[in-house]
Amino acid sequence: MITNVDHDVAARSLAETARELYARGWMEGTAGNLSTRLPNEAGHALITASGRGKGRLTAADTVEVRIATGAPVRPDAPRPSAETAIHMALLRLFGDCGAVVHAHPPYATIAAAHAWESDTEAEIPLIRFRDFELIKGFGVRDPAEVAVPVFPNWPRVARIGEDIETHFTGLTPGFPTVLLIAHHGATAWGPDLDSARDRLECLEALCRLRYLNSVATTIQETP
Ligand SMILES: CSC[C@@H](O)[C@@H](O)C(=O)COP(=O)(O)O
Ligand SMILES: [Zn+2]
Repeated sequence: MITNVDHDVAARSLAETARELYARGWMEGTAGNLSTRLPNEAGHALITASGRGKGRLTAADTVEVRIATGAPVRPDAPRPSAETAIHMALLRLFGDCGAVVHAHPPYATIAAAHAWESDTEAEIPLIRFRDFELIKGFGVRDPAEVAVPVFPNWPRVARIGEDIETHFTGLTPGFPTVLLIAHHGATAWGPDLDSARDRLECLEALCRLRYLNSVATTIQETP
């Protein structure tokens, strides 16, 4: 049985991380959502409530939900994030996933939009990152090259969750625990909230480097 202390610590960590990412300009307005598995309450997670300003989030703006369904545990709880289905898909897929962070960081969002618009063949386009030292921040086995999937931003969020479950089911481990959603944002997960946040930072930094690299290449090639 979970103690209130565990629950409260988790709620405060979610709120603190949301305020931090808001301050970076990655959760503007009500954008972004975070969740964490409640290890002492099997099958439950804590997720941010929907539509709350992330710059002023408090522990009270969180909801305990069932990982199997995304439904709130208590009937009088606030509405969980509109993107609960995505968080629950990741928590169900990966037993070692302890936390999920979703934000709208600008370079990752624009990279995802561009990949989606330019690769009209692939159902789930991949953005490949090579060479940059930052790839090691994903903690992958082979940091020479990683591929990050870009999912379509379906209006029915549950469908994004379904796509994620289909894509990752049976995939050989070793991939970076990050994904992009076209014209929308980025999501990262890890054993705990700090590692999920760190991986999101690495993804945004890699997308920024990729963008700057393309600008530098264009300048170099301009006669
Ligand atoms: C500012 S609108 C952004 C939302 O549509 C959504 O993408 C988002 O990230 C936040 O949704 P929320 O339901 O508050 O968790
Ligand atoms: Zn979002």
